[in-house]
Amino acid sequence: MDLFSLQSLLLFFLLSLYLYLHFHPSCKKSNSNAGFKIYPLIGTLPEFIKNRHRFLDWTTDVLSRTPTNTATFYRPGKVNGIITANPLNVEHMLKANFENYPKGDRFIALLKDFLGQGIFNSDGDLWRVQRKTASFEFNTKSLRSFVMENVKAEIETRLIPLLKRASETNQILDIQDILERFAFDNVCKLAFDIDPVCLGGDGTTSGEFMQAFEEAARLSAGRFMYLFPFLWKVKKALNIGSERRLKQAISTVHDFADKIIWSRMENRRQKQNNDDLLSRFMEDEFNSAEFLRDIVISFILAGRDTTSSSLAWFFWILSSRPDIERNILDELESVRARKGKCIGDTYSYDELREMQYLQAALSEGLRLYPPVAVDTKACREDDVLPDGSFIKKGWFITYHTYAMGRMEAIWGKDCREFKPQRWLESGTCRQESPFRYPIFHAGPRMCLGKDMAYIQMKSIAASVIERFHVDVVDGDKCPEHLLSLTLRIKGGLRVRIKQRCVDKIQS
Ligand code: HEM
Repeated sequence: MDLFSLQSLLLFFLLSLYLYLHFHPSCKKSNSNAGFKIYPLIGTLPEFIKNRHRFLDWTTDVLSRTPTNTATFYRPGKVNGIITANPLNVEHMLKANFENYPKGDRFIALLKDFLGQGIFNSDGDLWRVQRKTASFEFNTKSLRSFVMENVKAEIETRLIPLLKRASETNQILDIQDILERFAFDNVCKLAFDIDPVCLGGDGTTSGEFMQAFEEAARLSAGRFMYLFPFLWKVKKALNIGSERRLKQAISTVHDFADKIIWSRMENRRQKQNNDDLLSRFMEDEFNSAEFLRDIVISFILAGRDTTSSSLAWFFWILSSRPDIERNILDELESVRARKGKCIGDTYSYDELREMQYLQAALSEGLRLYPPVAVDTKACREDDVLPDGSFIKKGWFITYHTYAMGRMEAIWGKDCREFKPQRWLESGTCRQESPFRYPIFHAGPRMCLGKDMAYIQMKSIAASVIERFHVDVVDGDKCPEHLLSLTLRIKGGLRVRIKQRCVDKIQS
C-alpha cells in the first residue's frame, strides 16, 4: 500500500469517526464557549480536519467565544497545547516567565532544514549570542541613515520608474511580489552589503531564488499542519511529494546564501573589510560556514517577508477606502508645505516622523493583518497562566496575533473595522502595549527590525501614494490569505497603477 492510499484510508476512518461523533447526541459537548471540541482519544482532530484550510479564522472564532480568549488544543501525536489571545498570558510567556517558554525541540525540528540554527530557530546560548551580535549592529547610529539612504535609492531608481512604466502601459502588476523584491534588495544591502538588483530592470531578476525562498517558507510552515505529525518525516525519508519539493527549494536557497558567504570569505582573505551584519558574525572564527548560512537565511526571511506582507495588505485596504487615502494625502501635503517640498522629493527621517496619521494607518493594517500571525513556544515546566489555564511540561503555547487584532476584549466592539483614528491621541499616534499588540513580539526576543520596518513602510507608502493610486483588480473581494511563515496574500495582489496629477510630479 502506498503512502497516498494509507493517508486516504486514515482520512476515511477519521471522517466516519467525525460524522459519528458530530451527529451522535451522546458525544456532543454542550458548552459552546468552552473552546475547541475535544473528543476522546482523537481530541481536536475532527475539528482540525474540517477547519485547517481556514486555521486563522477558525481559531479566532473559537478564542473569541471563550471567557479568557484562551483554549486548549489536543491532537494525536502529542500535539497538545494552549492557544491564547489574552494579553496577560502573552506577557507571562514572552516576558515574565520567558525562560519557561523557549522555541522548543518540536518547533526547531520542523524548521531546521530551512532555517538551521539561525536566530529564529534557536534557544539558549545559541540564540543569545546571535541576539547580542545582531543587537549591536541594529543599535548603531549609522544604521538608520544607511537604511534611509538605501530605501531612498531603491524608491527613486527602481520602484517609482517601474510603477510609472506600468501606469503608462496599463500593465497589471503583482504588488506583493514587487514589495518583496524591494524588501529583499534592502535587507541584502543592509545585512550582507550586496545588491541583488531584484527590483531592477523589468523586475524579474532573481526569479528562481525568490520562488524557491517562498516555496521553502510555505512548505516548512506546512509541516505544522499535517494531520499526523510524523507524516512529513516519512515523506522526507522517502523523498516524495512536498518534502521532495522542499528539499529542492532549500537547495536553491542554500546555493544563494553559500555564494554570499564564499565571496565574503574571499574578501577577508584579501583583507578587504566589509562593515555590515554578516561581517560582525564572521569576526568570530568559530562560526562555521553552515552557521553563517543559517544567519543569512534568517535575515532574508526577517527582512523580505514581513514589510512586503504588511504593505500588500495595506494597499488592498486603501483601494476600497478613499477616505483614508485622502487623509494620508492631506497629511503628506501639509508636511511638504511646512518643509517647502514638492511631490517626488525624498522625505527625511524627521519628516517621516511627522507623518502620524500614516503611522496610525499602517499600525491599524498590522493589527488586522499581522505578518507573523501566530507564534509558538514550548513549555519547559508545568505552569499556570495568569488567566488560570494550566499548561503541562512539553505542551506548546501559541500566542495568536491575528486573533488578538480581532478580540473585542482588547479593541472593543468595532475590533474588525479598519479605523486609524483608534491610534490617534491629539494628532499623535500612541504606543500600544506589546502584550496587547504583539505584532513585533515582546520581551527579550522582541523584533530587532521594528524601526527599520517603519522607515521602510512609511517611505514606500508616502512615495507611492502621493504619486499613484493603486487600483486593486477585483478589489471588492477580500483576498484569500496564505499562512506561510508569514501571512501572505494567496496568489499575490494584482493591481493597476494610476498616476496622479502627472504635471506636478517631477521626473
Ligand atoms: C512589519 C515588519 C516586521 C514584523 C511584523 C516583525 C515581527 C517580528 C516578530 C513577531 C518576531 C519574533 C519572531 C520569533 O518568535 O522568532 C521578530 C523577530 C525578529 N525580527 Fe522582525 N518583524 C518585522 C520586520 C523586521 C525587519 C525589517 C528586520 C530586519 C532585517 C527584522 C528583524 C528581526 C530579528 C533579527 C528578529 C529576531 C529576534 C530574536 O529572536 O531575538 N524584523 N520580528
